[in-house]
Amino acid sequence: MTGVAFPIGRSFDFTAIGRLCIDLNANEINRPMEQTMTFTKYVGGSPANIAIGMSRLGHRTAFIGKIANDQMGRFIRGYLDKEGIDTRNVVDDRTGAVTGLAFTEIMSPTDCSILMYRDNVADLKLSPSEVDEELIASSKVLLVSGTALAASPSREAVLLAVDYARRHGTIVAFDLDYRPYTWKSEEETATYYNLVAEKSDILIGTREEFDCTEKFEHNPDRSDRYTASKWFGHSADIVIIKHGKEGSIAYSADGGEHRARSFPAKVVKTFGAGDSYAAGFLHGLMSGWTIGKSMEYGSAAACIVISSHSCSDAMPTVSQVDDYIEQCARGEITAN
Ligand SMILES: Nc1ncnc2c1ncn2[C@@H]1O[C@H](COP(=O)(O)OP(=O)(O)OP(=O)(O)O)[C@@H](O)[C@H]1O
Ligand SMILES: O=C(O)C[C@@H](O)[C@H](O)C(=O)CO
Repeated sequence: MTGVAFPIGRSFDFTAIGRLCIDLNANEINRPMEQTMTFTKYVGGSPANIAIGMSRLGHRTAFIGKIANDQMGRFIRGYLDKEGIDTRNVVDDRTGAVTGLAFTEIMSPTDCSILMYRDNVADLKLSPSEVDEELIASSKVLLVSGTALAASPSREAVLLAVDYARRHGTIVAFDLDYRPYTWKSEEETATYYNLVAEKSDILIGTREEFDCTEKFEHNPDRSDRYTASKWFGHSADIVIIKHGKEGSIAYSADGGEHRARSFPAKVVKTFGAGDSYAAGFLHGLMSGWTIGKSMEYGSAAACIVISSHSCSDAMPTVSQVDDYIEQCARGEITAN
């Protein structure tokens, strides 16, 4: 048992709220950005990547967000449509806002960074009146990306979406998704992260991301158990703390502790690991699997994405993840 009671009889399995952006991933890898001349364009933004992952894993998926009213916005909408994601609540901006861009620098498989262009971005202009309560009421899960809390009016739109979810018994999954440059201060981040974390059933983040929620607390050893137990006093059923290549640990409200090791991978770049992990994990949980098996599935899905050039385009299908796990069991995949 996972402890998470997904509602039944809903038209959508999964709805994500947050940013829809563009990734420009370096074609010439293993060199600094200064020497990178060409990039390939993909749909990006952590919640977009997770939604694409969930759709590829067979879930009826929708998105709530705002896109620029230009070629980039239309590229994003077209891609989501092609992936079978419902875009009725993806709103066109009318203020001249632009699409967020993420340029990736791939210095080596372990040294990757992202240069973000996020001034006047459309995704942070989603307003509360544009959030469709009916869509949230007809979804089993609402996935919230923490970055959408960084500024108004998107912040209020997300807080309202979470309230709609709770009103209708929709499971709230909160991916902390902390991007420092989008926030004004650590205090601001902690304040809004805590507001959503208190109302979330499933929390997913890295150790560093959970540190952001503990700005006003004393956890000198950065204890994962301490971090998780705090949220069980609110709404949480499961808290997952990711530790990169070292794997991940999940705590459940029933006192359970679950660990997943990472799988071997021929890593091209590390970003996208967390998004594919989230999709694989939620797929497992929604399929009624144990927390441990779901974490394992997320870990394998992550390896497929970090072994590829893109994030969104590389999100795997069920047969791809199954094959990866089998290949690892046969010892056919080794780490680089
Ligand atoms: N180098 C690696 N080799 C194998 N698996 C990995 C590696 N890095 C990450 N993973 C897998 O992906 C999961 C999530 O990775 P991580 O903890 O880096 O999340 P994240 O920081 O959110 O990722 P992102 O880089 O996308 O922001 C890990 O728990 C692990 O299973
Ligand atoms: O999250 C972003 O805005 C950029 C992503 O699309 C990027 O690919 C990444 O960092 C994935 O975690």
